Amino acid sequence: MEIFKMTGKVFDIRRFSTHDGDGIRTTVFLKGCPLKCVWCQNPEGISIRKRPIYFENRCIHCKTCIAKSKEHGVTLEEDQIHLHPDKNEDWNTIIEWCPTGAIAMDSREMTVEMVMEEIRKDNPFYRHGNGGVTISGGEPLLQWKFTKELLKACKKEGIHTAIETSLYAEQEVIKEILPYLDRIFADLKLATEKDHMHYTGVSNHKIKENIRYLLETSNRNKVIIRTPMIPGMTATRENIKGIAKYLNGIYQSVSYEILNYNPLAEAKYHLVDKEYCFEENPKLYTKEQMQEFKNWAIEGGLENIINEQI
Ligand SMILES: C[S@@+](CC[C@H](N)C(=O)[O-])C[C@H]1O[C@@H](n2cnc3c(N)ncnc32)[C@H](O)[C@@H]1O
Ligand code: SF4
Ligand code: SF4
Repeated sequence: MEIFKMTGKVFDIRRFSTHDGDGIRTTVFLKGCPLKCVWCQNPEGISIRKRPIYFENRCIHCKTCIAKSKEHGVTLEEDQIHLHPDKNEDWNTIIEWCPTGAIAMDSREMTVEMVMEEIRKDNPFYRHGNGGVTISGGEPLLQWKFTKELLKACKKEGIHTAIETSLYAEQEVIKEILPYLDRIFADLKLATEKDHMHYTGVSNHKIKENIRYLLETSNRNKVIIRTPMIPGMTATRENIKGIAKYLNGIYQSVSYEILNYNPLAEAKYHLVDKEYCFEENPKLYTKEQMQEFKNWAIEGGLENIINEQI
């Protein structure tokens, strides 16, 4: 009973997802991440703090929020609404008064049971092609106790489970959740510690060690290692070959996936008042460019390069 009262910070639950694992899936996005990848496609998931966000496309400029703001949490500058989430406002009142939902909280506290209720709505679809639940984020291993209980609840109901993780966690945490996972999508974004520090804000030492642990145990067949192709940052021959060499040194037949750059990431940065890493947003890579990246991984010694699950 206590377990079902445990709450987690959830910033999205996406139904009918076809690219977060096998079959049709429900993806649960948990808030908070110890990394700060400059290209992150879910920047609203990085901070663990619950905060209000502003959706300009929903705003009808009625200025009700300005009238209700008592602590300068909402201001009007050159006829544009600006949110200052750090101000000690009565955000609930402002959100209630906004007629179009243009101001909303970026996440909510949910119990395991509340999330399970959402998940069960997709039960009929899970039966096809190994569908199920994927936990993503943010970093699902940050709120790992919640992740564990959620995975446990899914397994109890016979639902296929997957996780998308940076593996930036203590090995003990990984051991705790492994028994409840059918599939692990783990990133190795950058081969060198220097680049990893530069682009994500943390060392890759722990991540590499966790990858080694996973690939040296009987869990290795559940694991798919992925690298997102970020132009000029991760999508270089040196980086891909470096990653391939590291993985090859542990388990040559590891499943390795190269993810195409997601240009839609840029559109979310104004929501969180952050600068995106590119002044000019690059385009998706072509099939030929993606093939070239795969060839570099093969040059680095890998033999099992799988197609992106899109
Ligand atoms: C948003 S992350 C969340 C899970 C976990 N924190 C991680 O990084 O694996 C899910 C996946 O999206 C990928 N990703 C993040 N930003 C991206 C971008 N701009 N283009 C392509 N893939 C991206 C990550 O590399 C990861 O494989
Ligand atoms: S109350 Fe909502 S719709 Fe009206 S100006 Fe503010 S954000 Fe826009
Ligand atoms: S580890 Fe994942 S969620 Fe965290 S910043 Fe990087 S891509 Fe985003």
